[in-house]
Amino acid sequence: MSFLDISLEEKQKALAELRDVKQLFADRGWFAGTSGNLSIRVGDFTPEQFHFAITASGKDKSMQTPEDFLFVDQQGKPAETTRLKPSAETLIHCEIYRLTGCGAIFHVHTVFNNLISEYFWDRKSVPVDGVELIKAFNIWDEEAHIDIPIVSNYADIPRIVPEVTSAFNPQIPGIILRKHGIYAWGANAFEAKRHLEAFEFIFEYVYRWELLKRGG
Ligand SMILES: CSC[C@@H](O)[C@@H](O)C(=O)COP(=O)(O)O
Ligand SMILES: [Zn+2]
Repeated sequence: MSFLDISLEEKQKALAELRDVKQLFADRGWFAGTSGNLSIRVGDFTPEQFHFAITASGKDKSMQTPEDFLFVDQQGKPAETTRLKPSAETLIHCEIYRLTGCGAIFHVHTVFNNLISEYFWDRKSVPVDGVELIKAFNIWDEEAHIDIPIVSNYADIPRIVPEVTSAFNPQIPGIILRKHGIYAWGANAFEAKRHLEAFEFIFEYVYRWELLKRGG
């Protein structure tokens, strides 16, 4: 399906959803110093061809302007004429869409996701034991254990892509970049938001539990 075949209505719906999520996360202080990026996929999907709307690079994401988003293709190239630059991390979104066929990807930097990524860097994953909120990931087993993958954070974004490919676990809708932030995804914006919120809750819980165990 070419970009032109995707209805204007679907494109506008994606932009409206991105605007709402961006405002909500900004109000939570989740875009410190222009960090973070958001995307929503539009049109049909095959791993070889897809399109998505993504935040433009380097913007103050707490502001709403007419130049906040643009559409790109599966290679991260603009799908229409624009002077906007897609997020510097667009290739990570491309890889997550290619692997999952998901509908939305949200990336935020928070103090808890940074701290936890460094604390558990040696084991390359955050262990989570029996926390109720993993049900947000559709994991319903009693006292289930999960490991949330952590990958290296290189300045050269294309180097991060194969890390994401090899760390990807279809049961866990998120990957942490070391001392950087989390990528969370879902079938649509509602699910990606639910996953991101669950991850952030879990990171704070695990961090505080580790402190408590040490008498802090
Ligand atoms: C300004 S620090 C954050 C950036 O380096 C990057 O990690 C980030 O999340 C935002 O980049 P962007 O190109 O605006 O999508
Ligand atoms: Zn980032």
